Amino acid sequence: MTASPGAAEADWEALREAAREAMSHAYAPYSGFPVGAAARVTDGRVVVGCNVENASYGLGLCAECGLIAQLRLTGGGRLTHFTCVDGRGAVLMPCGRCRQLLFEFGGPELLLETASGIRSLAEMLPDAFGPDQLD
Ligand SMILES: O=c1ccn([C@H]2C[C@H](O)[C@@H](CO)O2)c(=O)[nH]1
Repeated sequence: MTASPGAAEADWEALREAAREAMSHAYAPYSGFPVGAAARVTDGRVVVGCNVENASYGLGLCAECGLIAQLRLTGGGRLTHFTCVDGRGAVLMPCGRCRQLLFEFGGPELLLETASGIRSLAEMLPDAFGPDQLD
């Protein structure tokens, strides 16, 4: 995102803060586990999402689903940096299904904030199935 390491950390903190704000809009009455996600896009904008559950439990939407919808609704582009937080604002790993959603719009180079530092999606979803397999 930026050149200097200090500024880069500030950018991740800003992204985490956007995820926390998004998390405050979550609808999670069934799990009691609100989630917020935020990502930076190639053109510099930030897109966010929160989880939205449903009385038919299996239909609940992860925060990443809303984020991807916002990406498309606000101009498209590719995701470059992603973070996700739980109800306490702590960094949360995206579930497997959501890693696949992120792969579609960020590819292997997408950077994720994880419990073990900044890692590429290639590390978190190795040998991923993606659009290239359909060629
Ligand atoms: O990456 C994830 C993992 C979980 N959840 C949501 C789904 C459900 O509403 C709640 C508990 O699993 O957390 C997300 O939004 N994203």
